Amino acid sequence: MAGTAPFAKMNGIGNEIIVADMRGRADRVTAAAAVALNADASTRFDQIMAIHDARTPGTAYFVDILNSDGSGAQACGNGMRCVVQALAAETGEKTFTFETVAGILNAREHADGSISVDMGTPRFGWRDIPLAEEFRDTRMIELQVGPIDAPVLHSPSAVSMGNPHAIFWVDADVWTYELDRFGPLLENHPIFPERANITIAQVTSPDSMIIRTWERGAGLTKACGSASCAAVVAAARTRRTGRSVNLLTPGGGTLHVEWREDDHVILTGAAEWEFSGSFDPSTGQWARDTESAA
Ligand SMILES: N[C@H](CCC[C@H](N)C(=O)O)C(=O)O
Repeated sequence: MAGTAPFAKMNGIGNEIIVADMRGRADRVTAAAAVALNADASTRFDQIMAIHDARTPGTAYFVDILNSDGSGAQACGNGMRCVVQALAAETGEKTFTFETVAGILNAREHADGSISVDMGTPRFGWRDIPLAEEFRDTRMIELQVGPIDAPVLHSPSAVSMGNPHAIFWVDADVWTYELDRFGPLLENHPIFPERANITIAQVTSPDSMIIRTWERGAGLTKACGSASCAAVVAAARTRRTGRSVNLLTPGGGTLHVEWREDDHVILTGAAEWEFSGSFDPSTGQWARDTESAA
């Protein structure tokens, strides 16, 4: 054991995030530590964002992402905003270049405190998402839940934002769907060999939508940044919206997504610090900093 590491419990408009400072050390946050931290009500989280020393010239940090079930994730937009806020407060810098398993990613803190993350470019190929079988057109794939002749949810769009997403379009209030029941079935459906993040989206105007997400490896969350990006890209691709959209998320917060003409997807929103502490990255045992707010 290499000693405890500092962490900050934060949230990205309700997406529960632990930012772990793993700089200067060679070990990683283990799946067991993630599961233990998530089992404690005070540190329950959706993702851990572990900041490591840079591995690649031109990047400032490597960020490792873990879901609350201990599995890895390639992308977490809300978590990246928390990382940016924590590092901006520490360093005074406003712009950052990170490396994640999904590639290089730029982010910026604005004067009003909001943070934009360049989530990179979406991918639509069935092998890239990935899907288990060929779909020539992933704007609408064959998948449904509920009675075969009257499906409750069907024909989602599929997108990779580095991580796999399926977006089900609905006309009714997103809260009328039992996403807690359908989410696990869809997340683990054989069509998604690496599982998937499952979103239901109601488009309310050409520049607004309401979404709920069942996250792969984390379940229902108050917001999901990469799902917001996936939903906007899929909506624009199917002519449901334009390329600049505000999303109302389940926690009541709003995110903005712009799918730029250069194909990059920019996610903008707030991040909030809650308390700080230190933890053992191998076991998840932790203690709150005494000067930290409750
Ligand atoms: N909450 C995250 C998404 C985590 C994705 C993760 N659940 C996975 O792909 O396994 C976000 O803001 O983008």
